[in-house]
Amino acid sequence: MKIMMYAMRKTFRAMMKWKKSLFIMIFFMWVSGVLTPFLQVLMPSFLLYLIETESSIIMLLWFALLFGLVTAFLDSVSTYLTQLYDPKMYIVKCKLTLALYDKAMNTPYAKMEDMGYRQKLNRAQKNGIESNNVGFECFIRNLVFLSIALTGFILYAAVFGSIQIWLCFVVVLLSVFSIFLISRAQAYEHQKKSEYAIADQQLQYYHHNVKLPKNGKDIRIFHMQDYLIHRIKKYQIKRIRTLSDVERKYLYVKLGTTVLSTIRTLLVFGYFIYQLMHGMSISAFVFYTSAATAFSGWINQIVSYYNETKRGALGIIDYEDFMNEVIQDDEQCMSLPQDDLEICFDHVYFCYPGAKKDTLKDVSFTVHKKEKIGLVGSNGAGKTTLMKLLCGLYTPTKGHIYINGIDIRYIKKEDLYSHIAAIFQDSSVMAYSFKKNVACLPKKQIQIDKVFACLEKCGLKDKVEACLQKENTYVSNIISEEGTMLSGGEQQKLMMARALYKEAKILVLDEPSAALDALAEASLYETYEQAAKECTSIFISHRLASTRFANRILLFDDGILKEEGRHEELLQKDGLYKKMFDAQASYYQKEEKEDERTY
Ligand SMILES: Nc1ncnc2c1ncn2[C@@H]1O[C@H](COP(=O)(O)OP(=O)(O)OP(=O)(O)O)[C@@H](O)[C@H]1O
Repeated sequence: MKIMMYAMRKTFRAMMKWKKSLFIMIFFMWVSGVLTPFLQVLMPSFLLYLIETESSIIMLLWFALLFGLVTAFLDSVSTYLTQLYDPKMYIVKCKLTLALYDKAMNTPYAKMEDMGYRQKLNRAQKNGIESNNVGFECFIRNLVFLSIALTGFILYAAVFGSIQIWLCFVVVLLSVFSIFLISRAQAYEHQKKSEYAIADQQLQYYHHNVKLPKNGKDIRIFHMQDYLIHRIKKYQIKRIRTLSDVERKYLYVKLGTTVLSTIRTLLVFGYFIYQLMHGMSISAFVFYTSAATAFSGWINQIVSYYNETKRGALGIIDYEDFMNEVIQDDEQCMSLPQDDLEICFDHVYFCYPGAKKDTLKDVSFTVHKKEKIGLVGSNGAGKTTLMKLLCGLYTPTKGHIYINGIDIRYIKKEDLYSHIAAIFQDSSVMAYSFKKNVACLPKKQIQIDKVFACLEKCGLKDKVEACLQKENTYVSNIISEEGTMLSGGEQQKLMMARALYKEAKILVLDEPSAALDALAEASLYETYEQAAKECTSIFISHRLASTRFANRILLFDDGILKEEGRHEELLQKDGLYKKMFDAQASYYQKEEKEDERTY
């Protein structure tokens, strides 16, 4: 009952907020839903009563016509309202979906990496709003039917009560027992849901990934088909097992409720046949037996609508569970000045949730206003992690990061994001137009000239202009058939154009040239140098030659800031930087010598 009341409160609140007219519709649907079947039960016995009392044929015809018209009117109203109701309820569902996505996209990034949290999100979507067969839509539709069935039940119970109170009592008792059985099965299903949520998540991953064209190459070349089919089968079997458990439970319940419903029918009919044999009039017999049939019908409906309403309610709980998840975040009340920015890492440690050791250890450095920093180091040294901390995507486990003296914990996230343009190794092109990929703004706010200026700086202008729909061309053929596909290097150029368009005060680039050809790489450095004049910037690269233009280089190894200085200074130190630089330089020198020999 508590679950039902909670779901009702949440659904009514959503309807109140987004579609008040649904209340009026639901009320009229309820009125016609109760009256129509009652009139259908009343009509034949009333006509029989008129015949028994020898009323005129004209009167009979008038009453038949009146019944017919009222029933037809109520029926049409109900059909009309149902048709109006569906799209309006769909609007409420759309709003709930937007609220869910809004919460998901504004959740701190670190939380999104938490598997438990993602499972909650999946359940909220799947059980709360995914279709009209689950969650809110399922709940409210079945609640209307349930309330019609309950009113019908009370109406007919009053009819029975007036004839035989014990019969009414026994029938009600049998029905309550049916509902109890069903609620047990539902509780079991809900408990099982958390078990198959894990299998569902795995399945979702495989379903999504086997279809992606970008995975298609590896799947074929490395013969991953068998392995993937095996994994899918494994989770399908897990899913089938839990489904079968739940279905078995429902089967037992169904058997139980069928037995109870048969006992109910036998009792009711037995009693009225007995009454007919002991002086009950035919019209009264017809009325009571029709009412009895309808009464059993109401009870069956109560049982099945209760079942569905509760299922919807449980879906709403999943949805609300996610929406009510309290995200512990620091109090963010500070804003950054519209000024040049200085970054300071102060004894920062960071450990990923569940990891055994710190990824970053006691990192301290300052990036002065408009300074260009080159960040280098071995794989897994923690460079990207460092950038994510700076962007506020993670919070240090120990220590502080300051921007212009303000601890970023206390800077409003939106404000912080608005001051940073960051391109990560896995930043991705979205399946919409060039201009939207660059500006990341609504259509009306996009400055086309600026988009083209950024594209030109990144060497993509010609490519865009050659496309049939120019800047409006989709950068993928997922949404638009006329969309264009970009190479890895072109995608990196587009990401760079996105960073430039933002004109942020902090520019962070994580391996932006990894996929570029030599000329494009040289041009990117030039573009970067120009852009970096106006901001504080950090450039991560494994190509040590690219860090020559940095004001200072920071070298990380195993989460520790090992070396710091200008290119020449670090070479003189004869440490890890020199070792790495020499390794790369010797490779190029070897290549040069080989070229000379061949020549
Ligand atoms: N989301 C994550 N959860 C747990 N551990 C992570 C996560 N991301 C990275 N790590 C771990 O943190 C370490 C540092 O990763 P990071 O990506 O910061 O290294 P990097 O210096 O940028 O490496 P590369 O040069 O290869 O890009 C790695 O050992 C990695 O396994």
